[in-house]
Amino acid sequence: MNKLFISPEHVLQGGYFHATLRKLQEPNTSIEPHNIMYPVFLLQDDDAMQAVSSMPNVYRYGINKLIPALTELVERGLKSILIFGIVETLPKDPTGSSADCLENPVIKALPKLKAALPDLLLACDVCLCPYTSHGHCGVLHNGVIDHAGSVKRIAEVALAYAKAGAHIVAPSDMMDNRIKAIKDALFDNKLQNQVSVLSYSCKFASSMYGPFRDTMKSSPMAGDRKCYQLPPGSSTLAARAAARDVAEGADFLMVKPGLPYLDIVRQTKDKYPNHPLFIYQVSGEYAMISRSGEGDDMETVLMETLLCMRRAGADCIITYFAPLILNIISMK
Ligand SMILES: NCC(=O)CCC(=O)O
Ligand SMILES: [Zn+2]
Ligand SMILES: [Zn+2]
Repeated sequence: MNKLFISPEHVLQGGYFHATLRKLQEPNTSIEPHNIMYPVFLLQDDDAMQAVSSMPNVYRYGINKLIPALTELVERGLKSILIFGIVETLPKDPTGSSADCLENPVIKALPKLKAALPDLLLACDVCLCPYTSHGHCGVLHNGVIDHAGSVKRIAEVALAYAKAGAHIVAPSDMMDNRIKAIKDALFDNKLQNQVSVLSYSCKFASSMYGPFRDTMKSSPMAGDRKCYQLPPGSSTLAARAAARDVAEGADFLMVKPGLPYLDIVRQTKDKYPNHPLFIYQVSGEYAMISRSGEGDDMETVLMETLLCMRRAGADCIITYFAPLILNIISMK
């Protein structure tokens, strides 16, 4: 008997010497198309297509350019998108009227997307910040957020997207009570069984949204979002925010940003194992990973980050890398 042989259950390496065994040792971490959601930026001008300078390989599209681009991705397996509307000529005003007016690009595009790509799951980001003159996510009263007024507006916008054909409305503002207000509006309009609510439940006031705000032209004119988005060090508020949104009736929860917040992913999944959990790999993460190397090296880094997000408990990853990921997983 070898004296160094302490105890059989602590001999690990006999359990992962083969690639197939290693796969079995990574439960619930596979990356399949339904684990990926692709954020898309939608312009008012139907025929426009603009590169996003701060995000390589990311474009803003008018609907006539978006549909062909998505058709090709759906053929390669894409299952879901998250739509962000961008206004250029529609006015920005204090209440974000352009968020749900008839000419809003999202409202106009939803029926066309549904007709062209009937199997694609359509989620819409719901927020006022791309549409308000002050750039805040709600409406203001004397320069500070008016919660009741904000929730009312956000529920109106969510209902407008639901009526236009969204499968999922995803409020990203972080105001207390907006999930309940949206669910009530869906019930009142008999849409409760056709539209689900993905809450940006644990959204932090992160410094990693910079490229996105350039893309959307949605930075606050004055002040910041620290009164509604969570302080980055606060796991306690994240726990309460998830509890709030579960109590208000959210169908799905989210942690955002992604990689630096995997402890929040794990705490949320452990507490709410019955709610599918999304994670948002944000624009700053996209920029960092894009610069992490060339070709295969970068792809290896990317796939490891996704694997770790799944290991931490994320069910679906919202990522600007979706087209590349579909390529990578189809080769495996
Ligand atoms: N409500 C959506 C975002 O704020 C996205 C941020 C990012 O990708 O940096
Ligand atoms: Zn916002
Ligand atoms: Zn946002």
